Amino acid sequence: MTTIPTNPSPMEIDAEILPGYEEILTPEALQFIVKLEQKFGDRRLELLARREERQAQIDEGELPDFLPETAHIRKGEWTVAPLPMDLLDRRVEITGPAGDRKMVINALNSGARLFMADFEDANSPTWVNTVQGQINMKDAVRRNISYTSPENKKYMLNEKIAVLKIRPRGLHMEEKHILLDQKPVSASFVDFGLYFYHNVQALLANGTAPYFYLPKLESHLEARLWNDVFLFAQEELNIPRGTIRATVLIETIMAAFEMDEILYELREHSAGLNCGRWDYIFSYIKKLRNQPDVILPDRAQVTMTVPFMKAYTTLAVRTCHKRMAPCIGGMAAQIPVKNDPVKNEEALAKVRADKEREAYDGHDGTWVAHPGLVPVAMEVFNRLMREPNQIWYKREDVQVSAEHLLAVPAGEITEEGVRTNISVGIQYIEAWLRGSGAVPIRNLMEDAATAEISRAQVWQWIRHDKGVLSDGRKITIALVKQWTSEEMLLLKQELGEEKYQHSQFPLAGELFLRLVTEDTFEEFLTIPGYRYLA
Ligand SMILES: CC(=O)SCCNC(=O)CCNC(=O)[C@H](O)C(C)(C)COP(=O)(O)OP(=O)(O)OC[C@H]1O[C@@H](n2cnc3c(N)ncnc32)[C@H](O)[C@@H]1OP(=O)(O)O
Ligand SMILES: O=CC(=O)O
Ligand SMILES: [Mg+2]
Repeated sequence: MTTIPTNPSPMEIDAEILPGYEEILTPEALQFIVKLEQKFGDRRLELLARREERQAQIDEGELPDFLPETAHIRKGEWTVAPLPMDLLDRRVEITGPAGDRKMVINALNSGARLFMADFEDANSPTWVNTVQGQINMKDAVRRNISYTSPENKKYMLNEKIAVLKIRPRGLHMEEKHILLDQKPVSASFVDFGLYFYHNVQALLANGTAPYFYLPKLESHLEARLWNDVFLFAQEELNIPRGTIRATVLIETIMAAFEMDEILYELREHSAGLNCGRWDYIFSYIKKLRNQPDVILPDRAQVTMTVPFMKAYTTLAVRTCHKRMAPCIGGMAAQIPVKNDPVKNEEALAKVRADKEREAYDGHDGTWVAHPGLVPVAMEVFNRLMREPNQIWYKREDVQVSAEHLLAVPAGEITEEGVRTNISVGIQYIEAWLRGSGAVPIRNLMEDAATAEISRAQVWQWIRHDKGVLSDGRKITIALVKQWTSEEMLLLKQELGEEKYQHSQFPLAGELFLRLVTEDTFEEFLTIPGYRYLA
């Protein structure tokens, strides 16, 4: 344990301080985190408790709806602050884990307009990834980042690079290695605070600013908390109000009912909204898990064109454009397929179709998971979006009600669908426990959000009366246990006995089974998972 002298009480670091970490974990930067924690820590916990209360009300039948008390905001005429120059054109944004130095350089060089360096879904929050992520950000902001691979390949920045944004971890996560009064501090405040503290001046000197993506918000009150954090941070470091800009991910069913309100709370700091489709599907299952009529078919059948997904994304576009804010699309799961040109072309065609749908729907840009997809998305947006954005396209034709947002999609549950969720869920958790937060599995990008869908679906199918396979068999705990053993055996055969024993598969399998068979539904798999993480 290393004690850092901060006021009014010292901070304790319960982890190794590796060479270079002292540049990030300075007493001044940690003092800034102490202030954030002291000023906003209780409010964060109250907001998390509010999520639980709201869940209890939903379980009692009080379904999500637009809030009567904020109708004046939805009806009012207001806009967000004008966008900074380097956020006007966001046609292609690449994302990737902040802790992976090579990927950070590749992403900045990828030709995408923006790069979102991720401390959330794509980043396994090991101590090393968390601090190395901050080192990578500090070096990237100063254009002083390089990397040499084990094969001696050298990486450095091109002349022209993407604009940087970061996504701190969600409000539900704590950073167990940094303790204040013996308690772990908020992971959101750590990721936001360290990045802001170390980089704001350098970013401003480079003609840009601290830009953020805010994940997993469930209400406009959570947006208000973030706005207050921004106001405080700017005041503390003497930075002009409104310098920070944040894009909120609409990736919970609750937030879909408060999009206007979220933009309103953050209007001085807003850079619009983004449709985080994977967490959105997870949230739909999670929040409505105890509703007798709500059940989803196989994950592969929950596409962007099913009515509830179409309703939410088009409402996001309409809401943003009314408020002069951009609405960014989301991530297709396909990634380039190596050594198989036919499969590769199929994957690219799926990404292309997804981006075309987004551009036609009115999105002002999109996300890609891989540098190989930048040209695909760029070509689509260059062809279909001739101006820097399409905020002018108001989408007043879009009429979305609560029923549309909650509509249950049709489809079937198959043995293959259940087995895929089991196998892919376990493979992802195994990689996450080893420190990899984004992994290619079966030629698709998997991250924490997609793994959440896999385990939430199995949990719900076991408990729901309609959790029945298309061939009539009821999905039960016994069946899931049997298929888990069989899928684990296949994984063991693929990997070989020795590698399997040295992997995290036994723990991942156990954790997955616990998540799907226990009556209590874990809010996020990363919370129990984090207890096992180095
Ligand atoms: C639900 C959500 O939140 S979506 C957003 C969060 N998810 C993400 O950010 C996922 C980002 N994507 C990735 O992490 C990766 O693309 C993966 C894990 C899916 C696949 O990675 P890999 O197996 O390394 O892919 P692959 O071998 O094809 O990589 C080829 C090259 O592209 C680079 N690369 C791949 N993806 C990225 C990326 N997102 N950013 C930068 N570089 C990348 C690799 O570093 C590699 O570089 P090299 O040739 O210099 O060695
Ligand atoms: O964060 C993005 C998502 O789809 O989830
Ligand atoms: Mg997400």
